[in-house]
Amino acid sequence: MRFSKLHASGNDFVVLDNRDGKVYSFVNDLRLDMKDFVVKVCAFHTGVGADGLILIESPDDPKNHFKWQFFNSDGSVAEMCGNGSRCAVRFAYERGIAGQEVRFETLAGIIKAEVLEKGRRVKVLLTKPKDYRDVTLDVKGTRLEGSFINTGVPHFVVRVEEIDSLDVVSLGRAVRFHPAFEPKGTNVNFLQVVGENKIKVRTYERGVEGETLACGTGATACAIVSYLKGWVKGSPVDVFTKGGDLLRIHFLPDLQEVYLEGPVVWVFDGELREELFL
Ligand SMILES: N[C@@H](CCC[C@H](N)C(=O)O)C(=O)O
Repeated sequence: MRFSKLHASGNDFVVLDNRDGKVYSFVNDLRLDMKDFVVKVCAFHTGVGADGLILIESPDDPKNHFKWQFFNSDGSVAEMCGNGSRCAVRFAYERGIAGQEVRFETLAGIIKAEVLEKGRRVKVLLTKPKDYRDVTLDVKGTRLEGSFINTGVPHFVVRVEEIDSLDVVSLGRAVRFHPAFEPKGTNVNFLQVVGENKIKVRTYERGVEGETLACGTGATACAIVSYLKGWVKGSPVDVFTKGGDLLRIHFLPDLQEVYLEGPVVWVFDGELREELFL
Protein backbone atom coordinates (compact mmCIF):
# COMPACT_ATOMS: atom_id res chain seq x y z
CA MET A 1 0.00 0.00 0.00
CA ARG A 2 1.70 3.19 -1.29
CA PHE A 3 1.86 6.14 1.10
CA SER A 4 3.50 9.56 1.28
CA LYS A 5 4.90 11.35 4.31
CA LEU A 6 4.67 15.14 4.46
CA HIS A 7 5.04 17.68 7.22
CA ALA A 8 3.83 21.24 7.68
CA SER A 9 6.16 23.01 10.12
CA GLY A 10 6.90 19.70 11.85
CA ASN A 11 3.24 18.63 12.18
CA ASP A 12 3.61 15.43 10.20
CA PHE A 13 1.15 13.26 8.33
CA VAL A 14 0.89 10.06 6.34
CA VAL A 15 -1.14 10.71 3.19
CA LEU A 16 -2.77 7.94 1.12
CA ASP A 17 -4.65 8.19 -2.16
CA ASN A 18 -7.93 6.39 -1.50
CA ARG A 19 -9.86 7.65 -4.58
CA ASP A 20 -10.32 4.02 -5.69
CA GLY A 21 -11.16 2.76 -2.16
CA LYS A 22 -8.03 0.57 -2.09
CA VAL A 23 -7.11 1.64 1.46
CA TYR A 24 -10.47 0.40 2.77
CA SER A 25 -10.00 -2.89 0.87
CA PHE A 26 -6.50 -3.27 2.33
CA VAL A 27 -7.81 -2.63 5.86
CA ASN A 28 -10.82 -4.94 5.44
CA ASP A 29 -8.71 -7.78 3.97
CA LEU A 30 -6.55 -7.61 7.11
CA ARG A 31 -9.72 -7.70 9.25
CA LEU A 32 -8.71 -4.41 10.84
CA ASP A 33 -10.79 -1.36 11.60
CA MET A 34 -9.59 2.07 10.56
CA LYS A 35 -8.62 3.04 14.11
CA ASP A 36 -6.24 0.06 14.41
CA PHE A 37 -4.84 0.82 10.96
CA VAL A 38 -4.21 4.49 11.79
CA VAL A 39 -2.66 3.82 15.20
CA LYS A 40 -0.23 1.24 13.77
CA VAL A 41 0.79 3.43 10.82
CA CYS A 42 1.23 6.57 12.94
CA ALA A 43 3.18 4.86 15.71
CA PHE A 44 6.76 6.08 16.08
CA HIS A 45 9.47 3.33 16.13
CA THR A 46 7.09 0.50 15.04
CA GLY A 47 5.20 2.32 12.26
CA VAL A 48 5.86 5.19 9.88
CA GLY A 49 5.40 7.74 12.67
CA ALA A 50 3.12 10.77 12.27
CA ASP A 51 0.76 13.10 14.14
CA GLY A 52 -2.06 12.06 11.83
CA LEU A 53 -3.20 10.19 8.74
CA ILE A 54 -5.07 11.62 5.75
CA LEU A 55 -7.09 9.74 3.12
CA ILE A 56 -7.61 11.60 -0.16
CA GLU A 57 -10.92 10.52 -1.72
CA SER A 58 -13.18 11.45 -4.63
CA PRO A 59 -15.40 14.45 -3.83
CA ASP A 60 -19.15 14.17 -3.22
CA ASP A 61 -19.59 17.36 -5.25
CA PRO A 62 -17.64 17.41 -8.57
CA LYS A 63 -17.10 21.17 -8.10
CA ASN A 64 -14.53 20.18 -5.46
CA HIS A 65 -11.19 18.52 -6.21
CA PHE A 66 -11.29 15.92 -3.44
CA LYS A 67 -12.74 14.91 -0.10
CA TRP A 68 -10.57 13.89 2.82
CA GLN A 69 -10.81 11.74 5.93
CA PHE A 70 -8.58 13.08 8.72
CA PHE A 71 -7.42 10.93 11.63
CA ASN A 72 -5.32 11.92 14.63
CA SER A 73 -2.54 9.49 15.51
CA ASP A 74 -4.72 7.90 18.23
CA GLY A 75 -7.19 6.96 15.51
CA SER A 76 -9.77 9.60 16.45
CA VAL A 77 -11.44 11.53 13.66
CA ALA A 78 -11.06 15.33 13.68
CA GLU A 79 -13.32 17.71 11.79
CA MET A 80 -10.40 19.70 10.40
CA CYS A 81 -6.63 20.15 10.54
CA GLY A 82 -4.90 23.30 9.38
CA ASN A 83 -1.44 21.85 8.87
CA GLY A 84 -2.88 18.61 7.51
CA SER A 85 -4.77 20.73 4.97
CA ARG A 86 -1.53 22.26 3.76
CA CYS A 87 -0.05 18.78 3.27
CA ALA A 88 -3.18 17.43 1.54
CA VAL A 89 -3.22 20.40 -0.85
CA ARG A 90 0.47 19.91 -1.74
CA PHE A 91 -0.23 16.19 -2.33
CA ALA A 92 -3.23 16.94 -4.57
CA TYR A 93 -1.29 19.56 -6.53
CA GLU A 94 1.71 17.33 -7.23
CA ARG A 95 -0.44 14.30 -8.05
CA GLY A 96 -2.47 16.31 -10.57
CA ILE A 97 -5.69 16.04 -8.54
CA ALA A 98 -5.92 19.83 -8.35
CA GLY A 99 -4.28 22.94 -9.75
CA GLN A 100 -3.09 26.06 -7.97
CA GLU A 101 -6.56 26.88 -6.57
CA VAL A 102 -7.89 23.94 -4.55
CA ARG A 103 -11.25 23.12 -2.97
CA PHE A 104 -11.80 20.07 -0.81
CA GLU A 105 -14.48 18.58 1.44
CA THR A 106 -13.95 18.13 5.21
CA LEU A 107 -16.25 17.49 8.18
CA ALA A 108 -15.83 21.20 9.01
CA GLY A 109 -17.03 22.23 5.53
CA ILE A 110 -15.48 23.14 2.16
CA ILE A 111 -11.87 24.31 2.50
CA LYS A 112 -10.27 26.48 -0.19
CA ALA A 113 -6.53 26.78 -0.57
CA GLU A 114 -3.89 28.33 -2.78
CA VAL A 115 -0.66 26.60 -3.80
CA LEU A 116 2.39 28.87 -3.60
CA GLU A 117 6.00 28.30 -4.68
CA LYS A 118 5.05 25.07 -6.53
CA GLY A 119 3.65 23.60 -3.30
CA ARG A 120 6.47 24.47 -0.97
CA ARG A 121 4.10 26.96 0.65
CA VAL A 122 0.30 26.64 0.93
CA LYS A 123 -2.26 29.22 2.04
CA VAL A 124 -5.53 27.82 3.43
CA LEU A 125 -8.83 29.67 3.94
CA LEU A 126 -9.98 28.19 7.25
CA THR A 127 -13.55 28.03 8.50
CA LYS A 128 -14.82 31.19 10.20
CA PRO A 129 -13.84 31.25 13.89
CA LYS A 130 -16.81 30.47 16.17
CA ASP A 131 -17.87 29.79 19.77
CA TYR A 132 -15.47 32.43 21.15
CA ARG A 133 -15.78 32.87 24.94
CA ASP A 134 -13.58 33.58 27.96
CA VAL A 135 -12.89 30.57 30.20
CA THR A 136 -11.19 30.50 33.61
CA LEU A 137 -9.89 27.14 34.85
CA ASP A 138 -8.12 25.93 37.97
CA VAL A 139 -5.83 23.05 37.01
CA LYS A 140 -2.95 21.52 38.97
CA GLY A 141 -3.04 24.43 41.43
CA THR A 142 -2.76 27.00 38.61
CA ARG A 143 -5.46 29.50 37.62
CA LEU A 144 -5.65 29.80 33.84
CA GLU A 145 -7.62 32.79 32.56
CA GLY A 146 -8.00 31.93 28.90
CA SER A 147 -10.37 31.80 25.96
CA PHE A 148 -12.10 29.13 23.95
CA ILE A 149 -12.51 29.39 20.19
CA ASN A 150 -13.22 26.96 17.35
CA THR A 151 -11.07 27.45 14.23
CA GLY A 152 -12.21 24.22 12.60
CA VAL A 153 -11.55 22.23 15.76
CA PRO A 154 -11.85 23.32 19.41
CA HIS A 155 -9.03 25.29 21.03
CA PHE A 156 -8.36 26.65 24.51
CA VAL A 157 -5.92 29.58 24.42
CA VAL A 158 -4.06 31.16 27.33
CA ARG A 159 -1.43 33.91 27.35
CA VAL A 160 1.71 33.37 29.43
CA GLU A 161 4.74 35.56 30.10
CA GLU A 162 7.39 32.82 29.76
CA ILE A 163 6.50 30.04 27.33
CA ASP A 164 9.80 28.19 26.97
CA SER A 165 9.92 26.86 30.53
CA LEU A 166 6.24 25.85 30.63
CA ASP A 167 5.29 22.19 31.30
CA VAL A 168 3.00 22.10 28.25
CA VAL A 169 2.31 18.36 28.44
CA SER A 170 1.28 18.29 32.10
CA LEU A 171 -0.82 21.48 31.99
CA GLY A 172 -2.08 20.71 28.51
CA ARG A 173 -3.30 17.24 29.46
CA ALA A 174 -5.13 18.61 32.51
CA VAL A 175 -6.98 21.18 30.38
CA ARG A 176 -7.59 18.85 27.43
CA PHE A 177 -9.63 16.48 29.66
CA HIS A 178 -11.22 19.22 31.84
CA PRO A 179 -14.98 18.77 32.39
CA ALA A 180 -15.50 22.29 30.97
CA PHE A 181 -14.78 20.86 27.51
CA GLU A 182 -16.63 17.58 27.65
CA PRO A 183 -17.55 15.48 25.76
CA LYS A 184 -15.08 15.98 22.91
CA GLY A 185 -12.33 17.82 24.78
CA THR A 186 -10.14 20.52 23.29
CA ASN A 187 -6.69 21.32 21.98
CA VAL A 188 -4.68 23.47 24.39
CA ASN A 189 -2.52 26.41 23.32
CA PHE A 190 -0.12 28.65 25.24
CA LEU A 191 1.00 31.91 23.68
CA GLN A 192 3.58 34.58 24.50
CA VAL A 193 3.57 37.94 22.74
CA VAL A 194 7.13 38.41 21.42
CA GLY A 195 6.76 41.53 19.25
CA GLU A 196 4.32 43.74 17.38
CA ASN A 197 2.02 41.26 15.63
CA LYS A 198 4.35 38.40 16.63
CA ILE A 199 3.48 35.59 19.03
CA LYS A 200 5.12 32.34 20.07
CA VAL A 201 2.79 29.33 20.46
CA ARG A 202 3.09 25.88 21.99
CA THR A 203 0.23 23.39 21.59
CA TYR A 204 -0.91 20.24 23.37
CA GLU A 205 -2.91 18.46 20.68
CA ARG A 206 -6.09 16.47 21.23
CA GLY A 207 -5.82 13.08 19.58
CA VAL A 208 -2.05 13.17 19.53
CA GLU A 209 -2.10 13.52 23.31
CA GLY A 210 1.13 15.41 23.38
CA GLU A 211 2.87 18.59 22.29
CA THR A 212 3.30 18.88 18.53
CA LEU A 213 5.92 20.96 16.73
CA ALA A 214 3.13 23.07 15.26
CA CYS A 215 -0.67 23.18 15.10
CA GLY A 216 -2.23 25.21 12.31
CA THR A 217 -5.70 25.71 13.73
CA GLY A 218 -4.05 26.28 17.11
CA ALA A 219 -1.74 28.97 15.77
CA THR A 220 -4.75 30.55 14.12
CA ALA A 221 -6.77 30.37 17.35
CA CYS A 222 -3.95 32.13 19.21
CA ALA A 223 -3.60 34.83 16.55
CA ILE A 224 -7.36 35.54 16.51
CA VAL A 225 -7.68 35.62 20.31
CA SER A 226 -4.62 37.90 20.48
CA TYR A 227 -6.34 40.23 17.98
CA LEU A 228 -9.66 40.17 19.85
CA LYS A 229 -7.84 40.89 23.13
CA GLY A 230 -5.78 43.73 21.60
CA TRP A 231 -2.48 41.95 22.23
CA VAL A 232 -1.67 42.38 18.52
CA LYS A 233 -2.79 45.18 16.19
CA GLY A 234 -4.14 43.16 13.28
CA SER A 235 -3.35 41.04 10.22
CA PRO A 236 -0.98 39.44 9.43
CA VAL A 237 0.14 37.85 12.71
CA ASP A 238 3.40 35.90 12.64
CA VAL A 239 3.34 32.78 14.79
CA PHE A 240 6.61 31.20 15.90
CA THR A 241 6.04 27.48 16.42
CA LYS A 242 7.71 24.98 18.74
CA GLY A 243 9.53 23.52 15.76
CA GLY A 244 10.94 26.92 14.84
CA ASP A 245 8.92 27.49 11.64
CA LEU A 246 6.98 30.70 11.11
CA LEU A 247 3.28 30.50 10.29
CA ARG A 248 1.53 33.60 8.99
CA ILE A 249 -2.14 34.19 9.88
CA HIS A 250 -4.00 36.66 7.65
CA PHE A 251 -7.55 37.83 8.39
CA LEU A 252 -10.13 40.48 7.61
CA PRO A 253 -10.90 42.91 10.48
CA ASP A 254 -14.38 41.34 10.79
CA LEU A 255 -12.85 37.81 10.78
CA GLN A 256 -15.07 36.78 7.87
CA GLU A 257 -11.95 35.39 6.19
CA VAL A 258 -9.04 33.80 8.08
CA TYR A 259 -6.02 32.32 6.29
CA LEU A 260 -3.23 30.03 7.50
CA GLU A 261 -0.03 30.17 5.43
CA GLY A 262 3.22 28.32 5.82
CA PRO A 263 5.78 25.87 4.41
CA VAL A 264 5.18 22.23 3.46
CA VAL A 265 7.83 19.55 3.06
CA TRP A 266 7.29 16.31 1.14
CA VAL A 267 9.59 13.96 3.05
CA PHE A 268 9.34 10.58 1.27
CA ASP A 269 7.10 7.98 -0.39
CA GLY A 270 6.91 4.38 0.77
CA GLU A 271 5.12 1.06 0.82
CA LEU A 272 3.14 -0.26 3.81
CA ARG A 273 3.60 -4.04 4.18
CA GLU A 274 0.97 -6.38 5.63
CA GLU A 275 3.36 -7.62 8.32
CA LEU A 276 3.04 -4.25 10.07
CA PHE A 277 -0.53 -5.25 10.92
CA LEU A 278 -0.13 -8.93 11.81
N1 LIG B 1 -2.64 19.76 14.07
C1 LIG B 1 -3.90 20.14 13.55
C2 LIG B 1 -5.09 19.87 14.44
C3 LIG B 1 -5.51 18.46 14.18
C4 LIG B 1 -6.75 18.11 14.88
C5 LIG B 1 -6.60 18.21 16.39
N2 LIG B 1 -5.58 17.29 16.86
C6 LIG B 1 -7.92 17.87 16.98
O1 LIG B 1 -8.21 16.69 17.20
O2 LIG B 1 -8.70 18.81 17.22
C7 LIG B 1 -3.88 21.51 12.95
O3 LIG B 1 -2.85 21.83 12.36
O4 LIG B 1 -4.90 22.21 12.99
